[in-house]
Amino acid sequence: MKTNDQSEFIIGRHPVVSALRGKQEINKVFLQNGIKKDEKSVEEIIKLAKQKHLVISTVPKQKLDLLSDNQNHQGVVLSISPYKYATIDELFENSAKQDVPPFFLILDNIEDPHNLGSIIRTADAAGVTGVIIPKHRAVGLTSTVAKTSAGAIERIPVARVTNLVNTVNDLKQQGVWVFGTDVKGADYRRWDAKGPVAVIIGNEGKGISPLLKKNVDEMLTIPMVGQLQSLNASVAASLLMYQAYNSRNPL
Ligand SMILES: C[S@@+](CC[C@H](N)C(=O)[O-])C[C@H]1O[C@@H](n2cnc3c(N)ncnc32)[C@H](O)[C@@H]1O
Repeated sequence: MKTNDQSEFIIGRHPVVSALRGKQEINKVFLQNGIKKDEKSVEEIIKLAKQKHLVISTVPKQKLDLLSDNQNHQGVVLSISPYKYATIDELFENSAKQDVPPFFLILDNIEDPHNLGSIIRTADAAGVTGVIIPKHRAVGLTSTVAKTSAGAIERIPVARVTNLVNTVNDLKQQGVWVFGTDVKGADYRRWDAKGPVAVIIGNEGKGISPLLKKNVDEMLTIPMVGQLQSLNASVAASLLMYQAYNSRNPL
């Protein structure tokens, strides 16, 4: 196994098949361009990857040489997460353990690992009981995220889900009030977050996806009087989390 700042890598066909059959948290499968997909071991890798809904990325040999540090990768490398993700049930259990109503933070495709790390750091400080991120197109829990979180990543459970819209609807079924955030909505200073709540922060460029917005209970806005259109995602997340903190912990 090789590690770098972002991930750990499993190299070669046999180790990759074993990892795909196991319970390891996998980020992505890398296959070499032009690899014979009808070879038995490659066929097996593709089948297992599809069963797990993993992203399969076809890349030039040079990329695999780099990822594997020129080891004999046989055209196959797996990137695995150095951190263990929680399940949504575990986020609820974490809230119950702390004897507080669930306070979840949902991140709709945060791409910058520094933003994610700093959001997790504030989440820990503000009493968030679980963070939810999507499996695809977003940064996962990398070493950069861990460093920027200043260790908070070890204390706050993070769940990774395939479909945020389904997750939001499941949370609502379980009695959680889900709040979206953007520049149009109710003033966040009136937000009462005493009960079971989840707040969504959107992607740095695109904000919250339109479909997700349609599924929230209410949209919240942080008023802005300057010239800029929006706040940085991590700054907005901090203000919202502390509004929730204030209403959950009155003076
Ligand atoms: C950089 S902003 C995204 C801007 C994006 N162009 C948009 O139109 O939503 C990233 C995220 O930060 C949060 N955010 C930024 N400014 C905000 C504000 N004034 N009120 C509420 N949320 C805000 C939202 O969650 C937003 O999706």
